[in-house]
Amino acid sequence: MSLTPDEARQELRRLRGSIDNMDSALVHLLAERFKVTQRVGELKATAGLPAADPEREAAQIARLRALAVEADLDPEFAEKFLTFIVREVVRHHEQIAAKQVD
Ligand SMILES: O=C(O)C(=O)C[C@]1(C(=O)O)C=C[C@@H](O)C=C1
Repeated sequence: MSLTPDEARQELRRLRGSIDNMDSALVHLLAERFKVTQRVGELKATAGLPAADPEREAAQIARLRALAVEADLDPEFAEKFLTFIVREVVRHHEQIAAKQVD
């Protein structure tokens, strides 16, 4: 399929529109996830529970890797993405717990 430069620019604009919509959805989903984990952090700090739960993380990674394979997404990437988010959540949990001690 060969496109004229104008057609290629038009297609690029259309594809970038889809990317922008998906990036917006990702940001909104992440914001909602962090609102929920904020509540989890407060609950854990109040109950004296540890910030991180390695068993839960292992189960989440296994579940997301399987979902990624089904969805034709690289499972290594899915694991890295989840681990990146969870690391940030644990940092927030630790900050919440430290504030409660003050
Ligand atoms: O489920 C929990 O216990 C959480 O604190 C949430 C969460 C997550 O972001 O999914 C974060 C840290 C834990 O190690 C495991 C999972």
